[in-house]
Amino acid sequence: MKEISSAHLVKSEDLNHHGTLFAGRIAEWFVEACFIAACDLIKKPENIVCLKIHGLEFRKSAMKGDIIKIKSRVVLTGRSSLKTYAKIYKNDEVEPILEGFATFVHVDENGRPAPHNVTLPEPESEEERILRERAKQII
Ligand SMILES: CCCCCCCCCCCCCCCC(=O)SCCNC(=O)CCNC(=O)[C@H](O)C(C)(C)COP(=O)(O)OP(=O)(O)OC[C@H]1O[C@@H](n2cnc3c(N)ncnc32)[C@H](O)[C@@H]1OP(=O)(O)O
Repeated sequence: MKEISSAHLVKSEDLNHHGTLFAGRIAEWFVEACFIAACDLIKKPENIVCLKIHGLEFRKSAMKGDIIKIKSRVVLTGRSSLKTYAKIYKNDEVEPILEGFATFVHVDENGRPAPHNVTLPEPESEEERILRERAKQII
């Protein structure tokens, strides 16, 4: 499963009233990274809509000046759906500050679900296998 990497610098306009990274901003970066992973696989961004963001967990905060690094990928495909997963780190830390899944649907020109005709290969690692199993469980 191809992994997409992206990064953001936390700036003043990204902060909340606590002076830490605003949850809405990191959620936006999360959705965007997942969307990019879905588009990279399907190649038709205009036909992909976001259906659901599944249980985002904010484990640690981030501060102004931190570098936020995101790794996203598609972990499960259905007929029209794509389940994506992203992990977000800050600076060089090993433990993620946030992780979660987002589901996208491939639609036709009328906005109705349409087959994307993409099947993922078998998982190549234990991590990929676990992510695929987790993706099957979420609703
Ligand atoms: C929080 C902060 C946000 C910040 C944010 C910032 C944004 C940072 C920028 C990045 C941006 C990127 C994102 C751009 C793209 C839009 O922004 S799209 C705009 C938002 N999304 C929409 O407007 C979509 C509105 N919803 C719909 O139009 C319809 O519900 C849909 C999505 C077309 C689905 O239609 P439907 O008839 O309900 O679909 P249905 O046939 O029942 O199911 C279709 C598939 O979904 C699956 N499915 C149905 N329900 C579920 C479910 N609950 N869970 C999982 N799968 C499900 C089905 O199993 C089926 O899968 P397949 O078997 O075909 O593989």
